[in-house]
Amino acid sequence: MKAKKYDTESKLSQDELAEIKADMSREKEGSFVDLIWRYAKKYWVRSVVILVAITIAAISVAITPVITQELMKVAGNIIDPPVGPGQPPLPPGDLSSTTTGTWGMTWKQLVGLAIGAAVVDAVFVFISQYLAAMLGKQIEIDLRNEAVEKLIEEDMSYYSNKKIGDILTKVVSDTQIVGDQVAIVPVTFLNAVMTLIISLIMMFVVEWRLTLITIAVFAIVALGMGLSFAPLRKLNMKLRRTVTSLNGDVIDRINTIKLIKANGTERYEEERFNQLHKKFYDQAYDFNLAQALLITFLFVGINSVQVVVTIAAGLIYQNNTKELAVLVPTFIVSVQILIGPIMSLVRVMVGVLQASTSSRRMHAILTAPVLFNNRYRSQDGIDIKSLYGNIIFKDVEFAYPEKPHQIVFPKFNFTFEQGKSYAFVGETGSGKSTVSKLLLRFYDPTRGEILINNNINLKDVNLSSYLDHVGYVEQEPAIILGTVYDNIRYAKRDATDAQIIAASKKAKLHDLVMSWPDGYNTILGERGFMLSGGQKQRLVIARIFLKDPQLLILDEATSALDNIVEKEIQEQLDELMVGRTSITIAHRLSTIKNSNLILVLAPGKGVVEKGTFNELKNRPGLFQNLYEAGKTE
Ligand SMILES: Nc1ncnc2c1ncn2[C@@H]1O[C@H](COP(=O)(O)OP(=O)(O)OP(=O)(O)O)[C@@H](O)[C@H]1O
Repeated sequence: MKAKKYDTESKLSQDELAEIKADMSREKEGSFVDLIWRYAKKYWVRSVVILVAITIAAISVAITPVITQELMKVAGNIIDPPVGPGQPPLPPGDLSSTTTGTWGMTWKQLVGLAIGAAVVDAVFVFISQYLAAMLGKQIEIDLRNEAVEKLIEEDMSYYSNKKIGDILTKVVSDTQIVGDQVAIVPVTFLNAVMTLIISLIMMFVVEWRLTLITIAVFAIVALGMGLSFAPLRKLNMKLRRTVTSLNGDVIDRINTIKLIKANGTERYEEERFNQLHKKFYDQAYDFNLAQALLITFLFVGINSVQVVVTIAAGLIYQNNTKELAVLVPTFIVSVQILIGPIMSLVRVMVGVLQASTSSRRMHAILTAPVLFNNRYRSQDGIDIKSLYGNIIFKDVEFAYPEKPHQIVFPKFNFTFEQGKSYAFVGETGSGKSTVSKLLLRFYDPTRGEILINNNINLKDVNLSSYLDHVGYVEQEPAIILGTVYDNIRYAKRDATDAQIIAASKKAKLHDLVMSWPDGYNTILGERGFMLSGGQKQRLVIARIFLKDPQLLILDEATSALDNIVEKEIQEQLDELMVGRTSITIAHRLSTIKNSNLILVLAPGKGVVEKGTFNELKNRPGLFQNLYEAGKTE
């Protein structure tokens, strides 16, 4: 009942079900085994060394029962020395140092051999574990780098329907799970399988009937493990989704902390979060219960082998007690050696359960389709050394890929002449900001083309080289975690401190920065908490002065500021605009009085009026309505 109150549980379950179904249907894609194979090929030298180390370690473990059997034979010969027919009894005395078994080795030599095998095992286990752990970390780093690269290259529409927390969980936590398991699973699996095979071969040599009985019991256990894999994986997937959703929720709430503080909803959030955790607890309960039941079944199954083997040996060798006395201990040692690898296989199964969910989620990120080629890397993109000539919108039509049926701009032809100032106005949702998104190539036109330098299609340029000449000021300026220097330098990575200070002076930011104890080395918060709206805007303007772009896009740059600050900032923006092509997206008409041309947009209709401020103000129409409404504000 409580879940309904917070409207989280029912909705999340629906989403989860859909996602789990999608995950199950992509079962073959991006599986953990594919991932291991991909990286084993990439790091093949290390992989081969690990494989060899595992093999040697497995052989040295598996020969232990054979050595034990030989030791038992030698012990038997010491206690009851064999005497050939018609030979005199052996003279009295200690025979233990000279008596040998089938291999011609004394018990001391055999003990030495067993110790040697244990040492070799220890050395090669260490080598394989160490190398595999380091390889796991390397793969984790590779995966994370690949994911971040991919996420940065993704087009904007990728982010419109995703929670940042989800992405973060995948990039940080799923890569870590994959990295950890990639180090553990193959090594443990190979080690266990090799030990199993070699031990079984040795056991066959010792007593094939008892070995077959042992295999039969283990086969039943393995069948149980195999059958439980799919349901366990499903439970694990649910659990991961809930963890992701929880992370997403925390990040979302931290991001909107001001909203919580302003509404006094701290208790509500606490309760809501408890409720979300209850769901997590329930799912963790289901998963852990299933896992504990499975492990109990395995323990019982594996331990029953010793009893079964002892009874079977008693029945087979009821008439040969000496052979029985040698065989049973040897076999129990063998069975005990087998228990280790089998328990390891259980751990492998749990590891694969977790890693297969995570690797598929990573695969989904790494293979997500990118809508367009931004030519950041490719050499074929046209390098833009300078922006010259006009910017032409030729038959541009646009609908967001997320909402392909909602046309924001019907066919639109327009030429932005070099060095002139333009402004877009219109009611909310008319598509003003969309113009800037097209010019920044966040999106490509659905139809038509945007031409720069007179006739170069924006799609064909190396985007990075084009953006070097574009300055963008938005309503909510982006401040990165770092010093004032770092923040301003973001616009021009090779700028000197002196250039940054000069730009800061032009933006009237310098005096403020110098009033702080650490000056330009002051760390600005992740989201610029230390700065007021006007100060943030000045910092962005300093960036633009530093960048000295040829095209300036001002997207409601001053609409969040009060009139006095707006006037000051506007003066700096006006100074910036001199000699550059500028496109201003404005709510307040006072900021665009001096524009060479104003374009008025209407929702779904595109440009409906054009003219200078004075022309439009005096002409009946949308602009005049906006102007009149503005006067009465
Ligand atoms: N990422 C997106 N995916 C789908 N539709 C979008 C997206 N961004 C904006 N839209 C839609 O496109 C239309 C134009 O949006 P845009 O932000 O360009 O309007 P605007 O004129 O700048 O509005 P405002 O003055 O309120 O900022 C709106 O109907 C909006 O809902």
